[in-house]
Amino acid sequence: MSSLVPDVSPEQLQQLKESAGRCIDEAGDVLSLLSSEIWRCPELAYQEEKAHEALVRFFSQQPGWTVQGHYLLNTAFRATWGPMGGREGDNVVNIGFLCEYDALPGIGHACGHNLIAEVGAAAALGVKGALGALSHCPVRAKVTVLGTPAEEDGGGKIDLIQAGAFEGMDVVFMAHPSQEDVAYCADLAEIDLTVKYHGKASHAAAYPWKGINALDAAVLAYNNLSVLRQQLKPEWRIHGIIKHGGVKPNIIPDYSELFFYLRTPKHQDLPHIKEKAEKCFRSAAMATGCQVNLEYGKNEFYNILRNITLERAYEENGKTLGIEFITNEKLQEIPLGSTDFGNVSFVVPGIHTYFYIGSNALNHTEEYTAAAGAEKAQFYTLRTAKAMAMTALDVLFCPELLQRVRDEYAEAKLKEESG
Ligand SMILES: NCCCC(=O)N[C@@H](CCCN)C(=O)O
Repeated sequence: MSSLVPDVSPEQLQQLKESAGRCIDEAGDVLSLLSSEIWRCPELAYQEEKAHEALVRFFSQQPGWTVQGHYLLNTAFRATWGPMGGREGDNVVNIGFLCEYDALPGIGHACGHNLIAEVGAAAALGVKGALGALSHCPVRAKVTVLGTPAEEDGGGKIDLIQAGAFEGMDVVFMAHPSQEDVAYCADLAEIDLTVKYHGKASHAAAYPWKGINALDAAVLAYNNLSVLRQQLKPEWRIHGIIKHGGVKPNIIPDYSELFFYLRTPKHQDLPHIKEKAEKCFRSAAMATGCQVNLEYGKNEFYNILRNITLERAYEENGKTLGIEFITNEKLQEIPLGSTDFGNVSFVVPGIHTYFYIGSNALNHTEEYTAAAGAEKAQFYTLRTAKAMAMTALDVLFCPELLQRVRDEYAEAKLKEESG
């Protein structure tokens, strides 16, 4: 362990970590109620009004927090505690914990974002509880909880970055429900794409030759992409749905709409997959005589800029709590989708970890929705929060660790951005 700030011994740091764990356990009931309140009322991206209200109420009822509802976004919030401690002129070390709480259409919290909110809130309570019990805290510590909506659709964290919400943060943490415990996973860069074909209606039996078939364009495009996949790099992903394909069999469809996700390991590769996909969509328009409109999502999701220094510290703390991590780099390179945390990782050093919730069900299934709302998930959720809180305390009390985190972040960002 790096050298600690003056007048804090390794034993005292360990006592602080244990204190954080006790604070999290003591708040276990209210945290579970918070999580289940969010889980019971699934709300879609940018529409998480009840979840926002529950989280704002939660922190407003906790002593010492400054809470801002509707923070920069209608369903975002910020809760801060501190800065406290240290000496006049000391730099503030601002630790951020991120909460997600948007659900999926038709299957509710099938990605367990109610548990992401709980982990973030719990870890923040743990750090605040441990520091607040000190007669004097030798570092100027601040804890910031940021409610970041719309991860599943649109990317609320990206909106918040653009609005300056992450300015002044030194390190950020969040954890995502999964099937295993892993400190890092190679989430992909991603962009949404909506494709609209406009044709010409006609009676499909009487005079089909008068029509221009928008459904044919959609089907041709879908098949173009299906064969394109053979020529894509194995980590690249193109997948989607036909959202609209016509209204009646005897009316040649004059409108069809597709919704696709394009994904690459690095956000610098997104232009290349976009170019290939656009050829598939535009050639289908040419083949059928349709007009085509391509509408990209407002935010590109970045891949995650990993911070191995922080990951290792998190793993060391998690192991003391009995967490068994996947550390095989090959398994960590298997993407579990995308996240707007990737964009955050390019503006603030941080980790987006994954944690087991007591079920082998797969995300984005009804079984996972049930698992995310089950009592069994609570033990794993609070254990993850404790590991995050312990790592935050390491960052606060080990200046060398914080410096190594910063140095790795600067080096990785320079390497990534120089291609
Ligand atoms: N890595 C966490 C996975 C969460 C998730 O499913 N995110 C969505 C984001 C889609 C953005 N358009 C995904 O499909 O990866």
